[in-house]
Amino acid sequence: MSKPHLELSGIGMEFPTPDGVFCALEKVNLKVAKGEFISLIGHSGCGKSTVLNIIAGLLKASVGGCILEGRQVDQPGPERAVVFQNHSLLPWLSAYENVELAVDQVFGKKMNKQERAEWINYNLELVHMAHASNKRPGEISGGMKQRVGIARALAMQPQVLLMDEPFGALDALTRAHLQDSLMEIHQELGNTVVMITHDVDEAVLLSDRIVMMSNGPAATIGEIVEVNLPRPRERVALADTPEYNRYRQQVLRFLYEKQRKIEPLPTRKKTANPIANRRVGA
Ligand SMILES: Nc1ncnc2c1ncn2[C@@H]1O[C@H](COP(=O)(O)OP(=O)(O)OP(=O)(O)O)[C@@H](O)[C@H]1O
Repeated sequence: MSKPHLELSGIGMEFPTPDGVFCALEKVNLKVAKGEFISLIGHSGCGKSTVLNIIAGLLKASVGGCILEGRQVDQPGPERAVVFQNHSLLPWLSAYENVELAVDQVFGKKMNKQERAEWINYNLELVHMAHASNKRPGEISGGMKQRVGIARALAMQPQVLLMDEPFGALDALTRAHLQDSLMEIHQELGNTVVMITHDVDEAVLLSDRIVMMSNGPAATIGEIVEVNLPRPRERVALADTPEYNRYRQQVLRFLYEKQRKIEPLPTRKKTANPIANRRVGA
């Protein structure tokens, strides 16, 4: 890779806790090219959100740091827009107004009224939400809210789109629709994307590279899978191909063999079923 667009170098993260210092991340190194789609995957608690928050400038690494286009990241900024699992839209504003708020913050007086309206509508159109632009969050579905959240992030014209399990709270069908929309947008705009996911199929379908993290404490990047599937990608056609399944297997093997994590459950007291011989309500 020539000069990386985004670079994480030697990142370590320690958190003070009542029991002493907790080392969440150690020696996290990653170079991301412009326009690349990266997925971060790993078991719960391994440090994915910590990595994303450091890139977003919401957390400062204890050691090392993040460089975007040659500049050290030290605070949040519109060039690194974040989409969270929960839409975080303002409930009293319409979809249009939610996007408008971000546009005003980023572009202020640089756009006149008409340019602003065109830009907001363009971004709502990108996520297939132009038809509901006057609806408030309470009047639209979870998937639609997430679409507006993505439009709001894109409207900031970010260099990097950071997504923390953006589709995690959605049902499987809605999730598939949003994944397709995200692929379409990525193809059209060529943004660099760093997305956290727990879904192996989502990672293979969307990514250029899947960055797999080891379990913590002191989590780091364990392995990286380069997904060389041609684009545009079509989920149904791909699902049957040996290449797709090979990538899937590689990720599954890392997660469930190499980084196997078994959470010990507290011992359960065996109690007799109190209504075993009784018809409830009889
Ligand atoms: N502010 C904090 N103080 C102390 N420990 C923290 C803090 N933030 C995160 N941690 C710890 O750092 C580790 C990594 O957390 P992080 O939220 O980044 O994991 P994750 O991989 O995103 O988890 P999940 O997949 O469940 O969202 C966890 O053990 C977590 O408990």
